[in-house]
Amino acid sequence: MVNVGVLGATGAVGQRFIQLLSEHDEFELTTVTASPESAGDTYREAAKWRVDTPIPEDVATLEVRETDPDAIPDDVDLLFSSLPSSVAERVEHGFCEAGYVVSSNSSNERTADDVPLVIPEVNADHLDLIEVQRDERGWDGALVKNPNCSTITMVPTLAALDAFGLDTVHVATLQAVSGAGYSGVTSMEILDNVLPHIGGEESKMESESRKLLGEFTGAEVDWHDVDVSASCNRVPTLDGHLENVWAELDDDPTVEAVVDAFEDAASQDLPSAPDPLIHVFEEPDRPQPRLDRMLGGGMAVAAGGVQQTESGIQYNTLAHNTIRGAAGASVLNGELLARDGWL
Ligand SMILES: NC(=O)C1=CN([C@@H]2O[C@H](COP(=O)(O)OP(=O)(O)OC[C@H]3O[C@@H](n4cnc5c(N)ncnc54)[C@H](OP(=O)(O)O)[C@@H]3O)[C@@H](O)[C@H]2O)C=CC1
Ligand SMILES: N[C@@H](CC(=O)OP(=O)(O)O)C(=O)O
Repeated sequence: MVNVGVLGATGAVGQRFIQLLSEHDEFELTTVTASPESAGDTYREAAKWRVDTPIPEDVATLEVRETDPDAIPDDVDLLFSSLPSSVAERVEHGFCEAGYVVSSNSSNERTADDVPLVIPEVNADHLDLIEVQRDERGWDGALVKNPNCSTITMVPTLAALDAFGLDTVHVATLQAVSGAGYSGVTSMEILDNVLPHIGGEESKMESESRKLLGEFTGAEVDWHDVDVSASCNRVPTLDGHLENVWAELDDDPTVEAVVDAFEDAASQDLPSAPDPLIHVFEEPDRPQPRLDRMLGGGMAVAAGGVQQTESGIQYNTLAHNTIRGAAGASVLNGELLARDGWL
């Protein structure tokens, strides 16, 4: 077993980490941290538990520690981070300097040159950037990121489409309220409404996608030159980001060829990796957030409505934003780090 901890364990994403890790066959959750206000409390006292399964009893009684490298037991091999990015950018380096490997969901440094930004089924080889990072920063530990939830939802399908020469992508998102955190949007703002702006989300989708689809040369990642334009919208669903994608390709594949490419997208031999990675619906009114977000335990990507347009291919894609889009993505990266000997 690998001993693991969660930084920011009491938050919305932190609670998903607890839920996923408490049932994990290879990771033993021994350590939870949060803000100075929560440190010293038991996890049950500090966390306002909002996940739809009971709080795991062995975690409920853990003492919440300060988010400080000195507070982490020496036998912890891997830390997951779900801190607010403003906090993460101040503290994550300290953990890496102290020798901890951090699999982080926070958005700071996702596009930094020497930070691997990884979806294991798409670009597992980018993890080797850790060697460059360790050389440059002198760390014994490492910092690895997973992408933004809207980006993760779309990129597995784009990686499959790249076989046909990915040139230009337009995407419009319909994002669930859980993406903004528990207190992110009020019910008076979102009920009977759609918010046509999510700060910073569009540029994250546009840049992170290009890094993920890029090629690792051994020294750096050459970003893919696909042109991505995103329009991001908050809608009154609880979980599950649905996205409408239009892709212009160098080739002119049939709908059947695109569906085959989606269905053939390679899975990974990791405990949390879904197989198939992409579930394709023939029904034109699927995927839907309420019906389809838990495919593959919340780790699969769903696609549907694949059709040809004058300039390429149009389809819809969906993933669970706090599982595949956040905590589950970091756990999957942790499994890859363990399998590939980085811990
Ligand atoms: N919600 C989502 O769907 C997604 C969120 N993310 C990202 O994940 C991260 C966490 O988001 P979310 O879980 O919603 O955030 P929350 O605000 O719900 O949780 C934040 C966590 O960080 C802790 N924390 C806050 N301030 C400090 C501090 N100064 N020092 C140490 N710990 C601190 C909190 O502890 P305490 O309880 O003591 O305050 C809590 O555990 C963010 O970077 C977010 O952008 C990414 C993808 C999706
Ligand atoms: N912005 C995303 C959630 C999020 O926190 O993203 P990021 O991990 O890039 O900060 C949403 O609203 O659904």
